[in-house]
Formats: sequence, C-alpha cells, structure tokens
Amino acid sequence: MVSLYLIVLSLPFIVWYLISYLKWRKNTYDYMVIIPGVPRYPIVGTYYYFLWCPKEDVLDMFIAFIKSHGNFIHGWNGSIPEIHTQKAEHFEIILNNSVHITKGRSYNHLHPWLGRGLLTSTGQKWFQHRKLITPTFHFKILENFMVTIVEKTQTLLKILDGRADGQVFNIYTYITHCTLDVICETAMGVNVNAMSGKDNDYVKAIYNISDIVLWRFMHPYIPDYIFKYLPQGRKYERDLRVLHGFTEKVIADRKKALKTKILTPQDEPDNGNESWGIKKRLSFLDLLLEACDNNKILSDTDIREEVDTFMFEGHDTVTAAMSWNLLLLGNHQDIQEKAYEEIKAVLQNKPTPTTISELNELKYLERVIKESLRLFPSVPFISRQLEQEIQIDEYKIPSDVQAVLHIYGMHRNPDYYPEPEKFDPDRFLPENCVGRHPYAYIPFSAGPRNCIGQKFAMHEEKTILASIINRYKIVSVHRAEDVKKIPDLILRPVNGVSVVLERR
Ligand code: HEM
Repeated sequence: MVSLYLIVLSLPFIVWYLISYLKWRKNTYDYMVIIPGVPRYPIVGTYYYFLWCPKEDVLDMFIAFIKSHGNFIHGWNGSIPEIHTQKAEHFEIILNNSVHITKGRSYNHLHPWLGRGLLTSTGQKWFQHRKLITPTFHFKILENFMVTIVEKTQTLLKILDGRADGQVFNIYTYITHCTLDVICETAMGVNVNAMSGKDNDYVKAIYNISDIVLWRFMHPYIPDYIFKYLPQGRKYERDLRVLHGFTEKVIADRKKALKTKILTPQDEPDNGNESWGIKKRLSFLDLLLEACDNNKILSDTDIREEVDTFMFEGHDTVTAAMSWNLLLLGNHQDIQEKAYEEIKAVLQNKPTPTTISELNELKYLERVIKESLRLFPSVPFISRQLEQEIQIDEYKIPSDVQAVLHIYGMHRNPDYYPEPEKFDPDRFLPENCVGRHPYAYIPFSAGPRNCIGQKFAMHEEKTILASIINRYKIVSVHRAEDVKKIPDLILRPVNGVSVVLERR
C-alpha cells in the first residue's frame, strides 16, 4: 500500500523528467552529436579526455585535438553543451552580434572574485557600466597617463640596471610589479609601490586563484558545495581575502585622498598618506566614486567589482604580453636589432618615449608587438553563452550552448597565417594584411565586448618595451617554443622568462 502510494506520488516527477529529457534530446543533444567530437559520458562530459593531462600541456593538446577535427568540434563541460572553434568565420558570427554578449558559464568561477564587474556582467548592468566607464579611456585621458607610464618605466630601468650584469634572471616578476604600479596609479590614482618590494601578496594570490579557476574549468563535475571543502576551495577563500583586502585598501585610500584634497587638484605625491602616495587626477576610480556619491548609479559593491576587474585585467594581461615579447626578441636578434635601430632614430638621445606621437612613429615595434600577441595572446580563449540559435557551416547550434573561441588556436591556424609558428612581424605590413579575414587577428577580442583597455595596453607596452630595447640587448635563455605555458585565464610561461640583459 505504501509503495503504491510512493509510486503515485513520484509519477509527476517521473513524467516531468521524461518530458524534459526528450525535449533536451530533441532540442540540444541531437544537434550537438552530429558535430565532430568525442563521446560524452555522464558527469564528466567530454573532459575525461584531459583528466590525466599535465596542465602545461592542456593548451597544445586541446588545440591539436580541435585542429585534427577540422578546427571545429562539440564537447560537454560536464552537462553543459559546448562548441569549440578556431575559425575566424565562426568568431565573426558570434562576436559581431550584440545578442551574444553573455559570457560562458565557465566565467561563473570568477564571480566570487570579480563579482559582476565589466568582464563578467551582462545585460543592462554591463551596458550601463560600459557606457559610464568608456570615457575614462578617452584618448585625451590616455595622453595624461603617459606621465605616469614614463615615470614607472624609469623606475623599472633603474632596477633593471642592477640586473644587467651578465647573469640570468627572471624578468617576469619585474614586469608584473611595474604594470601593477602603472594600473594602480593611472586608473586608481593610488601609488602602491609594488616595484619597491620583492614579493607581492596580491600578485601571488592572483596566480593561485587563476590556477584554481583553470582547475575548476577542467573538473566541471565538482559542484560548489563540494569544492569549498577541498584544499583548492579553502585556498581560493584565503586568496580571495588577500585580493579583496588589497582592492578595498585602494578604494579607501582614494576616498580619503579625495575628501582631504578635493580643492587642491595638484599632481604631486602626498607622502603623508600612510605608506601609499596619492595623486589627484580624474582617474577611473574617481569617476566610479562620483557615480556612487552623486546619483547612486553605482553601489559600493559595484565599485569593488570594477576595481577588482580593472586591477586584474589592467596588469596581468599586459605583463604576459610584454614578457612573451621579450622572450621572442631575445630569440630573434635580427628582429631586436631592427626594432632598436627604429627606436634610436625616433628617440634620438632620450631613454624612453614620452609622447603618444613618438609611440605612433614606432611602426616596426608595433608590428613586433602585434606578431607577439598573435603567437601568445594574453587571453588564449574566451567563451559566450549563445542567446539565440545560430548556423555554423552546415550545423544548427541551439541557443544556450557555450561557444568557446580559441584565440590562440585561431592565431596559429595555417589557413590565415602561412608557417604559423614563425615569428614574423612583417605579417602585419599593410600590404600583407590585405585579404586576411578581419576576425583572424583578435588578441583584444572584437565586437561589443572587445577589450576596453586595448589602447592603454598598446601605449604601455610600446613605452616599456621601447625603453628596455633602447637600453639593453636582450638574450633569452630558452626558445619560446620550448617554454611550458599554462592557460589559466592568462597565458603564462610556467617558470617566467629567463633572460640576460647587456647594457648597450
Ligand atoms: C595586452 C593586453 C590586453 C589584452 C591582450 C586584453 C585582451 C582582452 C580580451 C581578449 C578581452 C575579452 C574577454 C572576454 O570576452 O572574455 C578583454 C576584455 C576586457 N579587458 Fe582587456 N586586454 C588587455 C589589456 C587590458 C587593460 C590594460 C585593461 C584595463 C585597463 C583591460 C580591461 C578589460 C576589460 C574591463 C574587459 C571587459 C570588457 C567588456 O566586457 O566590456 N584589458 N581584454
């Protein structure tokens, strides 16, 4: 009697489950399985393929796997249906469409850290914040940033002078601290003096968290309620406290400086402010604080999320890009010499570029930077949640599928770049770009959710690289192709970049 009662009670649930399952088969599964790929298993989806793969081999293995199936496959991140592509034509369909602006579900692992800042938010919130923040990257403001970029570059050169002694050292850490100082002072109006310290807890916590986010991506079957009890989950919580503590201090210090110095808009350091100097200038953070005070567009949480986002995106991406670039230049002395000749001619006897017009004259260096970002894009892949059904080649891709766009793989696709592994800046001569698919080169993504900081990044990269090349001959210890790399949010060389600097 009891069992009959139980069967009757569970009947609606069984019927509901069956209907959902049949609907899912008809609307999603049947469309996915005809796309090339490997069989799916419950819970792990198709990620069993990478279960035993060392993380420094994941990227190359993934890229080779997609390539072997014609650069387009389907997969299952646990139960989430995915497509993976390395074709510019597919990138265009997805990125050049204001409907698909929602990031893939794998970005959810970033929410505890970056909340719903510009990188991770969607819909109205993203639109409103993008509109608000865009003017803070106006070219006039970027011009003002040059003062700070040059000042930080000069500090970096002084520090590197001490390392230009013929000994091998890892330049990655020095570049990281420099870019952190640049983003904090330009965008936040706060000087954190990262270059004066050796180890930086904030930087270490970012590496740990990025590593754990990659781990979670590769282990989609571990739910949040189990993750938080694992060693990785506990480490994540500890590192979050470090990151949020750092950004909260940046915000608090800037608020304090604005309160006490609002009527004295001079551009001088205030050494009286605890350990950090403060500069008065309309920074990105000032604008956010204003929007919070005046018309309550932003809450305190909104501000923290944006500061976390810009601190991370604004320094880690540029560090990786410059470090890979130095590695490549240290491998290719002929290209380095050509860049040096150009820099010498433009700067005359100056140690660093100081204006944007000088940067604009460094045409060869720009091609070097572009080619380096082709081979080593700081963000190796991005993803989107499809909001509508799309057609890709002969396949219909249902809405709600996660589209993973492999920028790294596409940049090395021989359909767009002959001899793709070769470092050849002249690929970016205007005449050599003719006929190349417009979406075949997108280190900064493209479409409505492209990188808001791309001009800033190019100015910073050009200034710092031109100054280093102008002062030292760079010799790399390893070949770029032999360096192990991990795609944990940012494409990093596992053991940094070992170089020898010789004073010119
Ligand atoms: C070489 C340096 C850089 C590279 C290669 C790079 C690359 C990218 C890429 C590929 C995206 C799209 C991410 C996605 O769709 O998930 C992105 C977005 C973004 N980047 Fe950058 N970035 C760089 C520097 C910067 C800098 C310096 C800043 C800030 C000052 C910045 C801030 C952002 C923000 C806020 C977004 C999200 C934009 C939105 O969704 O509206 N990036 N970046």
